[in-house]
Amino acid sequence: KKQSRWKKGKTPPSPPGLPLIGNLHQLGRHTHRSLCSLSHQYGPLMLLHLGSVPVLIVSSAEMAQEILKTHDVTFANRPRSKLSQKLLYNNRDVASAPYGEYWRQMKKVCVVHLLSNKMVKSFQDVREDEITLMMEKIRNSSSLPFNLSKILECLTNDVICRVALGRKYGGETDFKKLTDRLSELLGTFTIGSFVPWLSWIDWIRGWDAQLDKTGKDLDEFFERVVLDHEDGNHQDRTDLIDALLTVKREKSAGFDIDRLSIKAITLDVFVGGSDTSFTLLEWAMTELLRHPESMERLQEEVRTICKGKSRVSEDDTQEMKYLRAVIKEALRLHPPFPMMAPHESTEDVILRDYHIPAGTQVMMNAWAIGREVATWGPDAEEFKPERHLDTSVDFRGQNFELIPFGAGRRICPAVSFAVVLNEVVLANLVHGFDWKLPEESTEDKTDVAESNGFSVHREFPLYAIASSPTI
Ligand code: HEM
Repeated sequence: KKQSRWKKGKTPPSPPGLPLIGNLHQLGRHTHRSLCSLSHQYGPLMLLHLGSVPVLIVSSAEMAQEILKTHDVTFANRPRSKLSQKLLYNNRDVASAPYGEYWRQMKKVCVVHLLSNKMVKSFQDVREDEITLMMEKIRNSSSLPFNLSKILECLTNDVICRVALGRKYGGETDFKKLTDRLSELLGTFTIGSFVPWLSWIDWIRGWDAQLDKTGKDLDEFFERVVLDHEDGNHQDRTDLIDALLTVKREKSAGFDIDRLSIKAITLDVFVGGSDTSFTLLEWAMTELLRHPESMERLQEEVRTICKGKSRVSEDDTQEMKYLRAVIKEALRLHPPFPMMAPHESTEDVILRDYHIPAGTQVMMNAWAIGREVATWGPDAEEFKPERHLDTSVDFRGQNFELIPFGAGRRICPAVSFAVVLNEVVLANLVHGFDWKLPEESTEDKTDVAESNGFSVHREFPLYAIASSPTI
């Protein structure tokens, strides 16, 4: 029945596949890279068969605009998966909720009550505290090589915990291990998602059991945190759970937001929030260390604007054009979610003469789009923040050549939240220290190995040496 839906018209080009698994074997370890290579041969709109699931792969800014702007409503749905059903309270969160009234209301809660500019500003002291702690840890490294990735991961995790839950849940609890388990599950390839009759393989591998256990542990944890908030057993400041409980009590969202929705939305903040910011900072520092001329230029800007100050404030960063360009360039070359999040169409549509039936999954390759020679020029693969200085191209969903946060209805609701944090952390790192790679560093000068999984960070932690500035 599914196949016949595709027979109504012309279909996009497809690489030849194998019986049963279709094109699954062509995905490779780094899906975004394999799909980018295939798109050079088959074009910016390809149809792949991942097992029995037809998936449309988008690899150009022009096609992304068709999907996320011209046909935004048609492609605003999310495909259902066992994982989101079991871990995200049967899709009651925002990120995996099907397009419709429930999603609209929950997204509004996010945008208006949780991640508004006012809320982002209200967490300024949390960011400042955690940056102070981070700088202290780096100072204690006494100009010896240290694991910068770990420090950045700890910082973003602590900020997200304090913002969302009101306190830190770091080494002293099992919560960090729990969120690590969650990230691992999100990045696990499961055969049953693509070849349903082979689902038993996932079951034998213990994946289903892990899903059940992680879902149960997360629920128990969030239940305790929500109860603590209801009992008033936490700090005075308003965190995201407080804000959600207020929305529930005052019915200010215009609908009844229940306890499961509160827990689901909080889980989204962890899935969307901690890994992504850590990944972006890790890549930005990696590129700056590999490009000393960019590091120097950034240091000069930050140190000139903050002359005589011991640290960089969020107000100071407003004037830092090169800092903004460095963040954009890091997001262009290393979008934390290179394949974004899958979309799904809800009705038949014609895209470039091709007939795309309702229910088609779409994956957008933000990584490939950020490296398109047609838009970024022959030096598209190179880290050059300067390219952003004289253009208005931004990542807030208006320019389809730069979509690390997505675009259209499903765009990330936390762009401001993420940008404020990343800018002020990076500015402080380069203001407070001079940086270099350890002598014995085996860092590959041409390319840096990437992890696999849903969010793509460095495969190996970044070790660096920080010393007090010489000027
Ligand atoms: C550098 C940081 C971040 C990046 C690069 C990023 C990227 C993305 C991307 C690519 C999407 C999918 C867009 C689409 O489907 O078209 C998304 C969705 C989402 N993000 Fe983020 N994100 C970041 C930080 C955050 C943070 C800090 C939060 C929460 C505090 C967050 C919450 C969400 C949510 C709830 C969605 C789902 C939106 C929807 O489906 O309507 N993200 N993000």
